[in-house]
Amino acid sequence: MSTEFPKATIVGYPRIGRRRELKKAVEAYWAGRITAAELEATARELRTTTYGRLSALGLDAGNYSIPASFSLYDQVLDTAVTFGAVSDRFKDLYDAEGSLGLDAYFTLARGDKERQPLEMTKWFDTNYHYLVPEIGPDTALSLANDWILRDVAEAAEAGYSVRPTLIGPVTFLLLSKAADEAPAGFNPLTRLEDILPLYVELLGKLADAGVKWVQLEEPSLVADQAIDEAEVAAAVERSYAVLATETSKRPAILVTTQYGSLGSLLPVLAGTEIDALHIDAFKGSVPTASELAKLGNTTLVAGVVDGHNIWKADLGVAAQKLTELEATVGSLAVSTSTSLQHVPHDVEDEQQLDAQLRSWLAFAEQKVVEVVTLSKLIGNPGAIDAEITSAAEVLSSRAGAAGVNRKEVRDRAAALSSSDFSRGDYNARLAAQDEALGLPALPTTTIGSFPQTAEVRSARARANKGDLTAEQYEQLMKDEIKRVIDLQEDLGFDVLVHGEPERNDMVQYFAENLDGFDVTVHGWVQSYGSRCTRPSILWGDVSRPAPITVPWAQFAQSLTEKPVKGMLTGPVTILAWSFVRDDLPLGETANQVALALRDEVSDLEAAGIKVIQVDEPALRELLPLRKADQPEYLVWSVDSFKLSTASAAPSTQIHTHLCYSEFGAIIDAIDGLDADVTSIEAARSRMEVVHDLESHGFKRGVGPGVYDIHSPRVPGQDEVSELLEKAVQHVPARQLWVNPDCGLKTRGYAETEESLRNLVNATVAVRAQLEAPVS
Ligand SMILES: Nc1nc2c(c(=O)[nH]1)N[C@@H](CNc1ccc(C(=O)N[C@@H](CCC(=O)N[C@@H](CCC(=O)N[C@@H](CCC(=O)O)C(=O)O)C(=O)O)C(=O)O)cc1)CN2
Ligand code: MET
Ligand SMILES: [Zn+2]
Repeated sequence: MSTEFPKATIVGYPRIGRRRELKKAVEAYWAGRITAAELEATARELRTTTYGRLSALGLDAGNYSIPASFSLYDQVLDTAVTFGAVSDRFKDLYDAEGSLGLDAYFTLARGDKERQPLEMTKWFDTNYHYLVPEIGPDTALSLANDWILRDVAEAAEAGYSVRPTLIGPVTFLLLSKAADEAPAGFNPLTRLEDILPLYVELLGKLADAGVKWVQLEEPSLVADQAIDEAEVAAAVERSYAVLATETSKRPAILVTTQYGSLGSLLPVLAGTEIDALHIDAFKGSVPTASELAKLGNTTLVAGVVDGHNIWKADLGVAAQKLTELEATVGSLAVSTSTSLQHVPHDVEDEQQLDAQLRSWLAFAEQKVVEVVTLSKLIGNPGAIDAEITSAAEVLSSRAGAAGVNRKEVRDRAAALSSSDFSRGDYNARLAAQDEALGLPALPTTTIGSFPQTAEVRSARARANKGDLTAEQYEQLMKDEIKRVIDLQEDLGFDVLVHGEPERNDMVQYFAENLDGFDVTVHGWVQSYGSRCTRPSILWGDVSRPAPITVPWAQFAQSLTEKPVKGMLTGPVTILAWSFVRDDLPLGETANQVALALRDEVSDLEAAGIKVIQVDEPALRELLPLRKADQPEYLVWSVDSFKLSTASAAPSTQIHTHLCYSEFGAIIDAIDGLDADVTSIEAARSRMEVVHDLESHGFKRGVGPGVYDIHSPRVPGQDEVSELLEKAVQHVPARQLWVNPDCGLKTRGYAETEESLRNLVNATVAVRAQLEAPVS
């Protein structure tokens, strides 16, 4: 293939829309408020607006610089429906023409009355979540959805030559899981020979449609896998031998490898006949000449602009990397390290931010400009000297700014000793807590949030606008807390929560109340499907100016005799779900946050709170993708959690909560958190996690979730009982807690009440079985 790759590109762009137009449209469609045609029209409008914007920012609209990276829900799901990769339980979703259409697509994502949706899990080391395709040995693969062709045609009509994107075959199969109908131990990668012909067929169709470049994403190649690396290398060689060498009618192929370094797979990919290879040259290392030796005519697309954080690029460092690479490779282009889906649209939308802070930031639009600027350097050394100088000035303004380095915060962290991280003997704590709390067997609780109703959100929106006084807002939140406490009393829960109505988001809320952070107004980033967050900006040294959660917790506790859990977000999660400073080791920032939380724990105890939950759902998220880097991370992350909780009295029960599966890999670390009770997601994977707990010999309290809260589906009492009975077989009943998978904030009250009633009733039934004499 001789089509030249453009000098500047990006891996992908936010899809949700500058004002979350996509979120609003899909949610309206699900609620029956708009038609499929109206949804399609909004989506089309978003796609073409994006192409127009990217071309205005300097990406070449006529030359495949612009990726067609849109998705209605998730890019992995898009690839799954493209190839008809759906397991037996979804087979009926095919229409008469053998296609998977819009409603089939959303059923896979959200489930329906009879069945659970696809499992959702984290996307590499980000706060994005993808749907896990289910593949069995006999899953009939076919081209079952042609949205990719439609998008290309639609763009061409609007005057844009865009580059369609798909998950590449190796990553697609590595991200998939074995379907229910598959025999034990089945590995989806064994279906490689069956899926490659479909990629070939689709490449042919794209070529027929006049497409000159296609993007195949292979980020799994930067992460260590459970299977042997030689096996992955063989799959890569085979795939790209078929797609690049043996396929005559095809567009030129760009393979992207975002989120880290390819390591030993770099020469493998470089040795194939793909036309362009993207590497993450921001987080990953800059490859050496010998690693790139086999590249030949393949263009190296250097992802030197960070796609995952929001600091303005150090153009000098990026330029240096490009200069090194230019000396080594025949053909070079500039890109972001990852898709820009992880950052908000535009810094200019945040005029309320302090001007100095704003001057340090680059969101998606600014990053596109950085890429375009850096691409001018190729073949023209010195072309961007002025830009490099002003980028350096930005960095030095950050380094010297007030609040970035605060002596009292640094001194407190420096004075810590090992005793500050330890709570002492677990068994002694257990006895003290049993006495203090007097809970029944299989205690029931929830994870913290209750449905965030339209009323609650609108009250917050009105308070922010000044249409409600602080007192009026507080009263509305208290009314909601009372309703949540009464509901839990009525349902018969043992350990209650206040429901978190006062929190817009479990991280943003703390960021708003701690020094060292700022928050955005329009900085929405997709987390999964239609759900978004506004990651906070952690730019300075962190401290707590005043107690944060104490008055709410105290109020909730005053309404009931049952224990109410104090509810905090842990240091690792606060970091993971914020845009973190890049000028201090993460572990040090984590300890600053931990110390602020530690003071909050003490204040909650002093206010009479006996159970305190410190959520760490993102503990797994920041786990480095390479095994060699994991031990160091696990030390500082676990330490920061312990620092935040270790001052608690032995009789205070510390809970933690984690979601999003794959616990096996970090179960030692979860144990190392030394929380008295840990709740984890388990329902969507039907209690698979109890095997990990059993083989590990987990000794502390644990609540594997029995209710999948990520779908509107109500679990029946029998279903909950079955999950509980399974749990009891693998984990001593003495240790077990009963709870949903995660917080209920995304659910409605009707389904929540019914589900929680089933949960409590199932628990009562299983308790009775436990107590019944063995006959
Ligand atoms: N940060 C973070 N990451 C996380 C999670 C999480 O909870 N937080 N959970 C996991 C799953 N991810 C999730 C991410 C988002 C949401 C979620 O519910 N997001 C909400 C927004 C939450 C929020 O910030 N709400 C604000 C703003 C709400 C809003 O949209 N207000 C309207 C106005 C409303 C009105 O006038 O009535 C507006 O701004 O347009 C508030 O309550 O104050 C959504 O997308 O709908 C859930 C799970 C993993 N990662
Ligand atoms: C994503 S983990 C959520 C934990 C939080 N306490 C909640 O219930 O919403
Ligand atoms: Zn959770």
